[in-house]
Amino acid sequence: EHNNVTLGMVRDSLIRQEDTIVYSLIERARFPLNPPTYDPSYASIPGFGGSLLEFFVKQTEAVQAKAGRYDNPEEHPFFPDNLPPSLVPHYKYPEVLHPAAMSININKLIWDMYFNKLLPSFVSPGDDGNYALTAARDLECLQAISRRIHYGKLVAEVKFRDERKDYEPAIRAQDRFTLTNLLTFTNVEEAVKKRVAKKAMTFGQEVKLGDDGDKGKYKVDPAIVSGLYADWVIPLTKEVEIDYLLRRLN
Ligand SMILES: O=C(O)C(=O)C[C@]1(C(=O)O)C=C[C@@H](O)C=C1
Repeated sequence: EHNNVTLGMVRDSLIRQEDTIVYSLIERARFPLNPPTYDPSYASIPGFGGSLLEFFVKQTEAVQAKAGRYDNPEEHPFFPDNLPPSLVPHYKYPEVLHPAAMSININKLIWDMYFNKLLPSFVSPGDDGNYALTAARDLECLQAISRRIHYGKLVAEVKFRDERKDYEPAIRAQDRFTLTNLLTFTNVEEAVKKRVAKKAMTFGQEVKLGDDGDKGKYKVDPAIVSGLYADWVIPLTKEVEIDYLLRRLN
């Protein structure tokens, strides 16, 4: 029945994932930037050259790999090299995607975007010492954003099946421009940007009894959330869709 997945179902999942992304940003914003988290010279972990953040992410991904997380085709590690194999029985996930999907992982780009552009824009400057919690919150943001962006593989597969005769010539010609036009729905993108701003207002308000609280004060700026979607999440989802489609007839 997984072969009957519709564009509506896929979009419902993208909408649901917005909740996770907005909440994870709110949770990260409880802490200031906490620069030592990212500073290799602060951590000085024996036998490990990187930052506390890198240490935390690599170790967490190793545990999760052993527990089978990356057997799920929707999950993509940030450090795929040298990950230990899964130690648990393999669940047979439905094979919906073309096998070439496995070779697509743009987490390097997502990582750089998150730490260089996004993070400094929505946390306050400062240092409260909570570096381990900070790293944990960062990884939750990264995983939620990565899952959403790589969901583009499934979005593209469904679109391809629905309109095969339009997509096939563009794929044969490896024509990114036509593929971009085929898969773009400007009205949907506008709705996504408005909805995530509204979610940031709804989830990020101070809930008070009695009066109506600090109107207009949010835990994460709604404009930053919709900007994140406009500048990064949607364009990178489309990049994954195109990367997938270009390989779809291999
Ligand atoms: O919903 C779709 O059709 C998608 O491809 C997802 C998405 C998005 O990232 O939100 C990307 C491209 C479309 O123009 C519209 C929305």
